[in-house]
Amino acid sequence: MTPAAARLQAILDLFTATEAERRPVDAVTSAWLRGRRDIGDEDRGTILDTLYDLLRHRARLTWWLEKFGREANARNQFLAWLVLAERRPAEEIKRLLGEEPQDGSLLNKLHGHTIEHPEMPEAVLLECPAWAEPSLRARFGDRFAPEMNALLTPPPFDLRVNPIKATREGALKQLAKLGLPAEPTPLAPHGIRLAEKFALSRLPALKTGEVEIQDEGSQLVAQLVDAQPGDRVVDFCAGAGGKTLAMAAQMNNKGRIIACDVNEGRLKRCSERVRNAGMHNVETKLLGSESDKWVKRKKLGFDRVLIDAPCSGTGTWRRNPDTRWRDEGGLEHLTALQSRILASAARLVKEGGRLVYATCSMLPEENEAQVEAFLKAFPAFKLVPLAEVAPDLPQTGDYLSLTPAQHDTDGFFAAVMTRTPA
Ligand SMILES: C[S@@+](CC[C@H](N)C(=O)[O-])C[C@H]1O[C@@H](n2cnc3c(N)ncnc32)[C@H](O)[C@@H]1O
Repeated sequence: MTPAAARLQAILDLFTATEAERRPVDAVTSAWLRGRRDIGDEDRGTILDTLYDLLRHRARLTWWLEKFGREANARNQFLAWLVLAERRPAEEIKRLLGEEPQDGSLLNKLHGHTIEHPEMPEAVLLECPAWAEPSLRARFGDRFAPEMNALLTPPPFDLRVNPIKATREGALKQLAKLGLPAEPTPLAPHGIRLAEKFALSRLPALKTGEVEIQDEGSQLVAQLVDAQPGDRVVDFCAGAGGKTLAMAAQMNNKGRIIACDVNEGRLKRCSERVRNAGMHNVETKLLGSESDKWVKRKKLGFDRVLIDAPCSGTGTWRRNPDTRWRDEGGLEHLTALQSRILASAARLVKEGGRLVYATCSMLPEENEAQVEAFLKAFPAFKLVPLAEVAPDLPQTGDYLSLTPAQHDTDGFFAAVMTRTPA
């Protein structure tokens, strides 16, 4: 097989696995790359970029296949991509992929067309899945199209400098020496934005824990918790610890963070990252569920509680383009889980303490509506307007509400609340 044919086959294999196994694309690609450590940076870049691009065009490719009465399976979508987007001649595709005669007629039908067609509905052109369209239209109104278009662009590559081990100036100099142009992020004080993507192996500071990969929006959510040195903090949905690490650094390694989650694997990864970052003020706690007995035992025990709730992830569609086509469990299941988590984790907040509820979703049901329902049901808590706690952040009402189109971050929502003294 020629190198060009091998690249195409790799893209098709990865796309097929993402579609068929219903696994997140980053998990599929990480597993694939682990078995191919000898693959060159350029090949890796081409394969991953094309795979993600393909996922960002899935609705349009499906529209074309349905128009010609073909099954929208991974192989047909890929063939359509090669003709419509890469403008590859049928002969070349046949030579590289060795496709069967029935595919030949599909290639001929697609030949001469472009990926967009005037008859495509707007939701297809904007790759907006039916399950999220009504909410996103309600949320954005006239801004629906620009916001959806922004979600179709590749995300910026952001780092967060770990102030326990490095300074932003030092990290910027190191990047410049490595030939990786970068600049400070506009809003987050420890953030760095790379001008272009690069192979992670090129940056030793990642291995030494001097920097972490973290979107600027995620850094800002951690900042809103305002964890102080000496505080007792719970990161209730800590996952692999992105925000835990940012808060631990903010606390200058003093005080205590309990990183909780129901997923043992993610907490294990969190512990590894904590060690690598040189943090000593974090412990992990595996919960059986959001209403684990531990929560009751520790009620009113913490200065700060962050709930980075499991959500639809609509704000991260730039980064995880496959998730828009997964409505696993449905939105109703997620919103019910979010309100159970809020009700339970809020018990941990002491009088005068702060509760931050955050999602990487842009759907009002998962955000404003959750907070409003919680405040109504738990009058001991009151909302602290964003202008009071973070006047320098973009003000869009009482909440932090970031979108890729407006702030060039992932879409993030955060509400700051406090438990009023009895
Ligand atoms: C948005 S992710 C967290 C990301 C993480 N905070 C970060 O910054 O890297 C949501 C997390 O909630 C966890 N989760 C799901 N259901 C939960 C529950 N019932 N109680 C606590 N955590 C839960 C998931 O395992 C997942 O790790």
